[in-house]
Amino acid sequence: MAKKRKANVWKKNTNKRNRDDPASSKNFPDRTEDALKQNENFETYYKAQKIVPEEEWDSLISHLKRSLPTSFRVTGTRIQAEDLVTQIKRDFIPFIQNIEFDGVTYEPPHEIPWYPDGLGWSFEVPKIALKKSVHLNKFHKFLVTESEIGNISRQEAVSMIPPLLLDVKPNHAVLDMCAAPGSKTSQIIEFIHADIKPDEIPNGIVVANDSNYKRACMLVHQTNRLHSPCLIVTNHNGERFPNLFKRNKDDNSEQFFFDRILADVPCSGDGTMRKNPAIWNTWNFKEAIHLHKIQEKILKRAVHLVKVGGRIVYSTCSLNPIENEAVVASALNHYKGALELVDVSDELKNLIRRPGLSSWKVFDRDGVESNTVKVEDSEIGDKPSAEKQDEKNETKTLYTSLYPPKNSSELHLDRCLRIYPHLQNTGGFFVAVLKKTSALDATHSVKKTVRKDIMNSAAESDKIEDGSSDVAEEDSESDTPLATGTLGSVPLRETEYDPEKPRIDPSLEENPYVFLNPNEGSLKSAIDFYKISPKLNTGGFLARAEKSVHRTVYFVSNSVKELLSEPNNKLRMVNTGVKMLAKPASRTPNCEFRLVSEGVPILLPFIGSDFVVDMDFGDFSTFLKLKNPRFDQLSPSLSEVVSKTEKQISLIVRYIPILILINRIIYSVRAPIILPAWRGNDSLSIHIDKSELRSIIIRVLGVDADIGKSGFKMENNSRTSDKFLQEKKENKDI
Ligand SMILES: C[S@@+](CC[C@H](N)C(=O)[O-])C[C@H]1O[C@@H](n2cnc3c(N)ncnc32)[C@H](O)[C@@H]1O
Repeated sequence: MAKKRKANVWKKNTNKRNRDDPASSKNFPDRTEDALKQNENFETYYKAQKIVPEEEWDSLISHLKRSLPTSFRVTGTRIQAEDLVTQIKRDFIPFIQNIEFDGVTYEPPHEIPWYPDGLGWSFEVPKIALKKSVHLNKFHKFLVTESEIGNISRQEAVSMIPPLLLDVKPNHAVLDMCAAPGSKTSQIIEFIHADIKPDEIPNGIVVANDSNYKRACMLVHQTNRLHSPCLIVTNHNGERFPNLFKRNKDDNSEQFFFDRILADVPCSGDGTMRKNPAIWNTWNFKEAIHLHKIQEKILKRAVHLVKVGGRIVYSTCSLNPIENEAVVASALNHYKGALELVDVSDELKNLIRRPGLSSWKVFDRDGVESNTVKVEDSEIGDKPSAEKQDEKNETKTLYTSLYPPKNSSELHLDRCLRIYPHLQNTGGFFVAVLKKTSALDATHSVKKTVRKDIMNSAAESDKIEDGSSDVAEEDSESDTPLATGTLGSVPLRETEYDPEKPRIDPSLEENPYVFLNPNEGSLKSAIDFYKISPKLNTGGFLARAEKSVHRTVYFVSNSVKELLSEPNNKLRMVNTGVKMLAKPASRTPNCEFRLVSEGVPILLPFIGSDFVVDMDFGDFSTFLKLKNPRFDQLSPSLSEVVSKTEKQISLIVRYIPILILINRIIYSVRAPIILPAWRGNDSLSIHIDKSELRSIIIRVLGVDADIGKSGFKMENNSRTSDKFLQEKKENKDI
């Protein structure tokens, strides 16, 4: 039966430049920013979708046109994070109250009410104002320095939600399927390490994946700052992420399932218009139809990879039900009886959210509303409802999975979370939390053979939609290698360690990693020299394999080692391991390897105590100020201790702060500070980069520092720091 065509709601596109209208010309300078933030199609589309009640529409649109508040998370171990929050509240907030700029008064930075433990922050001051006020400028500089060294992570507030709802525990195996650039991966890694004792390495694993190699490299850069031995960065198409295996207790290989999977899929991103105003100009409703299929395949693959009882969080920064509820509904129906939406109304209680939609409209590529296709239950899936050709010979396919299913009320789509900009002054976001309730059976398979009846035509369309002819999600072996590069690879010569055979997929042009035998060669010498206890999993040392000497030695946790050592696992790995040992450019008399700063916190509980130098406040401040003090510039007692150590070796400097209270305010860090140092012939030099040194100086000495080649120039960081330094001089430590 011929379908009745509805009116084309997209006919008028106000964004189209009219050559005869000078106001639309690029050269016409007086268009206000707001005037550029217009897209009639966008408004018509979302009004038709009834995403918010009519009376909220204006508020939604006006928020979308405003710039986005800056938000950030405080990272690190609990005690370190608490120190930094104390510092923000003590040294910055009191001085940046009632900021006025261009006649508008802005609130000072404030905690995000729904982020646990006060670790999420937001502030609305425009960037330009940051430069105008001295105190704001200092706060801005502080944020930049702390972000560089990873103590603070700038992240859009709504983007912090998915990892929180993933409910990650330190023993979980987590897969982040579309992870770059990595802000959510960083959060997940922090959860894996939360509340772990200093001499423990978590059992959990984080596999962070991205199909785009360059973006996977950005992911490496972002996550490297966290120094986690539990992380593996991979480069697979998430739609075909390979099955992984592990050894069972009978030493047989069995499938390895993840406890948690995050599918933060590629999306149209129209929830990020506040941050990316260009979307106002480029937005078009067809993109969602294209993305829907990719999103659906990624989510379905996640269902195959998660364990029974495990959680999947599906998220987008799009407001479009085609990319959101339609994808979730399709997965729920495909895995009927094995997958359900979790009611998270009790989680993140202070987060204002709206329920997911149970009905929405589908528009064909001409912008004509398309009727919901009547399909039998057994047909729910990918079958295209309509196909036709236009003049450009472009296939126009509307999959049944785009439409609200007729059983949508049974699926509890209202359990999905919709976050709109006007609810709490954020970006727009969508999150669905799913649980796998039972093992999958043959009916859940998406292999061509099983679903031939309905997949044939969809498979044809897939070739057109995403350039891939492979729709069998479990057929991961056929995944073709993506572009590769050399990031992080270390030039190596023939190994003297006789490494075990590399287990990594050789199709990846990255140098594969090899595990090093801790009982042989210079690794054994280094382990013996630094008296590293076997309690540290010394089998977890690895290096990049190539015909060269291993100049850098990395370290992974037991769980990562097990996963990487399993011969059936074919991972295209971009990066793993924390740098632990490195060979200095010039030969050293005692040990070939020096300690690397990234690895020092892991090594500290396991290294021989004669390599750890404890400093009191006086010596530690001398050490920070001079960067490489001679022994005679240190206190006599410390000078005596370090003089007795061997020359030309790495040492670890530890400062365990004592509390300094002035008028009941804590003026000291509480987390121990641990730094690598090089013991020269008669001096001790600090081995960290400038940003980290500057951050520590601010935290410990309460002064801002301009770090030059020899020592640093101090600047008062805040009014309190004057008092602080004075009190320190008077030795009021308690
Ligand atoms: C929304 S971004 C992810 C943002 C990231 N989760 C974060 O918080 O920083 C989507 C990512 O998916 C990647 N991507 C696109 N298609 C993919 C696929 N088929 N499989 C895996 N990753 C994909 C993109 O390269 C992009 O980095």
